[in-house]
Amino acid sequence: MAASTAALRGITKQYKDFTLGPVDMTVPAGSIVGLIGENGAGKTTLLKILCGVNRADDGTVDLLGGFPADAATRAKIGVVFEDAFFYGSFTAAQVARSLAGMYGARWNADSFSAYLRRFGLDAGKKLKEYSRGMRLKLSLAAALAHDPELLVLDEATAGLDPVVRGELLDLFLEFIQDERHSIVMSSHITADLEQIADSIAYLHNGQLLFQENKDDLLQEYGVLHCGEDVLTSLPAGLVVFTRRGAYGCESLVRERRTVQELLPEAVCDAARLDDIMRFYSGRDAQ
Ligand SMILES: Nc1ncnc2c1ncn2[C@@H]1O[C@H](COP(=O)(O)OP(=O)(O)OP(=O)(O)O)[C@@H](O)[C@H]1O
Repeated sequence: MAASTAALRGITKQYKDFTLGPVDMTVPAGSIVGLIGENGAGKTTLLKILCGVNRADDGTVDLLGGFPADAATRAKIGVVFEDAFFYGSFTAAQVARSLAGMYGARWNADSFSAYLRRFGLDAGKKLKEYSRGMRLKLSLAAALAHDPELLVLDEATAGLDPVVRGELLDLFLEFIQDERHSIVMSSHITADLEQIADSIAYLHNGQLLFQENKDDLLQEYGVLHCGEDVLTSLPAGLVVFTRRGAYGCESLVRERRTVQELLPEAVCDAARLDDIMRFYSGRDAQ
């Protein structure tokens, strides 16, 4: 088992109308953890606690062997949050100068310029004239140019066109090629996570329902289509939730292969991450 670059244990946070946790989550070295969850599930809150922007009420965060509150530890991570951005009157060149002052020896001006070129960004243009996609790309260039060991990305590919998104996913895979680098990223674009994540953590109403190896997860869950009479013959623990319609039932099941063996006549497709979220949300809305 690879050493972890970040480990959260028993993290809780209470807001007026929202309770997070307790959450345990790990980011193994050299891996990508995809964080999924419905709107308001607590993903941003959890990621901000992980990198020291917010404080947990309880629990511990081991970040690269240190604490998120240490400036030296924070200098080893790169973050992209939707609501954090640079002054609109700045150009990328001015951003580079201010980040160089902040990161000192860790800042790599050549690397930043190379990312600007790779992303097709004009260093002399004012940021208020950037599109949303351009702003995200600049945030990523800034997050990458001090060679962080851990990238924390909150919806960093939202609003990007499919070509650019594909390029960024390639970049993320390049980034984790050596065991020193890892990524934890939240996304509503679950297909991106199916493509590149090693494990998936599912935050649902502030609770972590699971963190599992992605391939195992996609093998484990299935969407079963059958009639009510057939469904009742299955052992109870295998069915997570069933939607009933005029033409039969659609159920999210665990142990897909077992279900298929028990019901050879029924259709049991592999579940996608979207299916898993759709059924868990349906179950709780009941
Ligand atoms: N500073 C705050 N004060 C009070 N409540 C907050 C604060 N920040 C977040 N919340 C609440 O915490 C809950 C979780 O919000 P959070 O932004 O973490 O969710 P999320 O999973 O990132 O959602 P989304 O997918 O919509 O971005 C929400 O109910 C939100 O209103």
